[in-house]
Amino acid sequence: MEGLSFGPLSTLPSLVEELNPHRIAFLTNTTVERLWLEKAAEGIEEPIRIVIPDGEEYKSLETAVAIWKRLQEEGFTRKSLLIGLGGGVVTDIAGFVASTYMRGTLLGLVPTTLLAQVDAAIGGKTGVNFNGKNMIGTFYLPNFVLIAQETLSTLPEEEIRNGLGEVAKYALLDRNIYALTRNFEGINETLIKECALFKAEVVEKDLIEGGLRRMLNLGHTAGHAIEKLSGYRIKHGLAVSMGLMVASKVGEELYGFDSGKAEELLGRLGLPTGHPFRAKEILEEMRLDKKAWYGRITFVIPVEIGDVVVEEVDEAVLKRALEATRDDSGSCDCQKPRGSA
Ligand SMILES: NC(=O)c1ccc[n+]([C@@H]2O[C@H](COP(=O)([O-])OP(=O)(O)OC[C@H]3O[C@@H](n4cnc5c(N)ncnc54)[C@H](O)[C@@H]3O)[C@@H](O)[C@H]2O)c1
Ligand SMILES: O=C(O)C(=O)C[C@@H](O)[C@H](O)[C@H](O)COP(=O)(O)O
Ligand SMILES: [Zn+2]
Repeated sequence: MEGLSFGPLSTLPSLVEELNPHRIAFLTNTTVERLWLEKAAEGIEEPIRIVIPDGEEYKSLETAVAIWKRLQEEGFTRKSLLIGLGGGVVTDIAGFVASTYMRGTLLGLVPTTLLAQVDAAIGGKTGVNFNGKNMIGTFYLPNFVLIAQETLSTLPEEEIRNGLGEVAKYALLDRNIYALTRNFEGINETLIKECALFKAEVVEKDLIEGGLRRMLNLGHTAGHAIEKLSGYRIKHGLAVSMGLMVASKVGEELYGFDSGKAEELLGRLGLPTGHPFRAKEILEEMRLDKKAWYGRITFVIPVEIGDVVVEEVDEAVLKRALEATRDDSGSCDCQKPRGSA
């Protein structure tokens, strides 16, 4: 993908200069402002600093409105550059705002979570939640994405684990990435690069999700439903992990996929394999999924490691997979409210 680079934060000014922007604004959140904004802004002349509260609940139209207002007050134009510095919440909103403000401004993304470095900042899906995950959004490719791994040095362990949920998705989609996770001892540069490049390659072939790109939604049909049902207390990557297990059970029933392989993979990465909800609740939410183009639930189904199909699935099959993967023991750490120990 054009514009995808791996390097230290100190390379940001040269990426910015190439675009010759009229004005420059950083969009970040309160946490990342404190940890990384000064360093990211070094060598960039008088950037505007827009800081939003931290949390998935702020990935909203209200936040977008506040940012649009601020950009207007600052005299931002179509030749101005918005730089999203943060995790997936910030990069998703930055993309959405940049794509809609004056029908499109320059956009740069500097992802600072594992999840955003391997997934959210790549591929041009932007959006906000609106009675459901990412219900309002656009496809809008950034002018650059800078993956600066130094930013992960301040990332809490639980956020690394969150990012591993998407890494596990790639491992089921791609044999090479699966092989890299075989002796997993922690996240490393190669794994991040391979995941990012895998996604970039898929998106290059199918930006607007007409076909091939739909595979990247593996684990997300149930995952998004679980995330929403939890009131966003279950983090995206962990919800995806639970969704991967549901999809794997569907694959087992329909295609003989060995769901034990998925369970092992998730175990190796320290990810949850069970979800805490009733099948009926999840099914209701899944009917609203974006892939239900004609009103029926469509699923990305693993057939074997490195191979998936995308097709409508009978609700009885889904119900069995959801029941088989339910963990109502209360032991599931994913049920803890945000911020609790
Ligand atoms: N557009 C896409 O293709 C795509 C792909 C995957 C996920 N997403 C979206 O991404 C979002 C999840 O992203 P996320 O997991 O990065 O969540 P997030 O943006 O909420 O970040 C997680 C936490 O890490 C903190 N943080 C960020 N960088 C940090 C750093 N370097 N050091 C310490 N703390 C840091 C944040 O402040 C936040 O508290 C979801 O909304 C999901 O829907 C989008
Ligand atoms: O980029 C994609 O395409 C993906 O599906 C990546 C997912 O990890 C991501 O969570 C995406 O936002 C989900 O897509 P959505 O269209 O269902 O919101
Ligand atoms: Zn995702």
